[in-house]
Amino acid sequence: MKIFSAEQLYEADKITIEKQQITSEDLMERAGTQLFQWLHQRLNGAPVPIHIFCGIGDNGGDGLVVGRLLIEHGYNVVVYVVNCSDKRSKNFLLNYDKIKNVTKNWPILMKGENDFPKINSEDIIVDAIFGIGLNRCPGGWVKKLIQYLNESKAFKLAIDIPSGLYSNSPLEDYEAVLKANHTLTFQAPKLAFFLPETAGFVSNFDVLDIDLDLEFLYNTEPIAQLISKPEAQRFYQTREKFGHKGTYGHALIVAGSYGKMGAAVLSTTAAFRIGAGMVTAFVPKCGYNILQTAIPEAMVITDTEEEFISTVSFDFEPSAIGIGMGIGKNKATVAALKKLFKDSEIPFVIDADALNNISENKELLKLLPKNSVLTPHPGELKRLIGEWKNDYDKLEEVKKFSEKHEVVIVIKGAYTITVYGDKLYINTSGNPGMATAGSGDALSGVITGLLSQGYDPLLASVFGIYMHGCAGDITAGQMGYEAVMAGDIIDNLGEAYLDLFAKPETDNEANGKN
Ligand SMILES: NC(=O)C1=CN([C@@H]2O[C@H](COP(=O)(O)OP(=O)(O)OC[C@H]3O[C@@H](n4cnc5c(N)ncnc54)[C@H](OP(=O)(O)O)[C@@H]3O)[C@@H](O)[C@H]2O)[C@@H](O)CC1
Ligand SMILES: Nc1ncnc2c1ncn2[C@@H]1O[C@H](COP(=O)(O)OP(=O)(O)O)[C@@H](O)[C@H]1O
Ligand SMILES: [K+]
Repeated sequence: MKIFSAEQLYEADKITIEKQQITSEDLMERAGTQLFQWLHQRLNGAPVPIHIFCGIGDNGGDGLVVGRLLIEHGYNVVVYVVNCSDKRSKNFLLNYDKIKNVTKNWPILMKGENDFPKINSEDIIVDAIFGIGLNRCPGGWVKKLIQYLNESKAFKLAIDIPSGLYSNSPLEDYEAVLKANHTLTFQAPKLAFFLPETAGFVSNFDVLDIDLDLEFLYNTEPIAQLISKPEAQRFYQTREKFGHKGTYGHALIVAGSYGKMGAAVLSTTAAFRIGAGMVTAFVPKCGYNILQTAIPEAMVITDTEEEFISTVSFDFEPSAIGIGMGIGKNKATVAALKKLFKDSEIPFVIDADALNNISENKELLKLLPKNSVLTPHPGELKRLIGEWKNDYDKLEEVKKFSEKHEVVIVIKGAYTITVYGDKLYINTSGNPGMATAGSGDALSGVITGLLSQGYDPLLASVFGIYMHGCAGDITAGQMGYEAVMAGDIIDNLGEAYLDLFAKPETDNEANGKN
């Protein structure tokens, strides 16, 4: 699914009106009707008090439409106009007039703190104060209203975007954003929903399809792409009937040091489970028995050193190399990295201490094999590219890094973002149960295993991240978040493959919605 900027959505709005020969009022009615249907399906006529706070722009207009439709269907609705400016949008005014036709209780004009209404915890708040047209931080009593609503225990439903949040630019005031329980967003999710600094305001969301012009949506380059099951299905490369282990490559995992041999076990197992034909683990001598016992399927080559890696040498041509998991920061290991990067032209997955070693020895940057995949978590990323001002600044810096070094960067987190040149791919699978030691080692093994099967570096990354998250979701479903361990995620990679083409159980899943 594509993520568009606010500017692109306004353009889509304009083109839709022209091509479908409708008015902007018609489009707002369509949007408001979708909102109403969503609520009506869930409330089923319940007399719960619904407080709708409308701004004076088109987001407020949406609030007025849904208010009118709810009133027409007998719901218990109070509509407020948050009078933050003397201006009013055309569609706001049209719908302000229309709502007066269906009720004697005209919208209540709010001009300051004295007008804040009493809201009970079982009530529903609909936030239609600001949408994607927010152009400055909410201040004064409007900010206080947002804080007042945040303090309420009532269910908060945001229209299009929680008020106070910009759809695709940095937030200045965290105290002036509505903390929505649910957001109903039009046509496409907004970038702010997925970034660590702002995602907390959008705990859940649904995308309402308002039939914006398909040709525009199809042909317009988005600011980011969401990766869910339908995309992952397209990325999957079928296993050939006459394929043999050589067809699916020979992955090399360079990992482990004394006390961190588990990292090598996890990555090697994950590379197998995702489908690599053969996997060799290169480990310090102390890892030999551990690897041979834990994974009999793997071949093992040992370093000359007992406890750390000092010279990586092997007598075969790997199809991909995953390096860094648990290798530590010994000087000899840094030298080994340098030599390996210099001598190799095959794709690498570079993780954990390999990244930390690069950050501390920047001359290694110049040697990074092109088309490698770097998989930093936020701490490793900070060491690699330095501090960032905000999430958007971070993304711009990572894009520059990716372009300069011709590498794919995977920014791990709740919504892992893959950056390739100026393109962003946001993963939607995964859960907080995956915040457990070794789950990153599993991911490096997964991406290495896909590279070795012939997936290109970008596909191996976005598909691998989706599969890893999906295996994590299946695991959490079996045992709950807290009990998830990295090994369980790896064990469920097979289930994740089966799930990829399983018959959908819900309508949302069938439609590819979140
Ligand atoms: N595009 C689409 O596809 C569709 C869009 N639709 C809907 O339109 C929404 C966008 O509507 P919009 O453009 O009228 O902007 P909106 O968010 O209502 O706010 C702008 C108003 O707020 C004001 N204002 C801004 N910041 C402020 C502040 N800090 N403090 C105080 N005031 C502030 C600003 O005033 P001004 O700057 O002029 O003083 C302006 O009047 C979108 O989110 C969706 O819900 C759907 O109906 C149909 C399809
Ligand atoms: N809250 C979360 N939601 C979804 N995925 C998560 C969450 N927390 C962690 N993960 C995933 O788990 C992995 C953790 O990687 P990392 O921090 O490198 O772990 P480790 O170094 O212990 O192996 C990443 O793939 C990350 O995206
Ligand atoms: K809103």
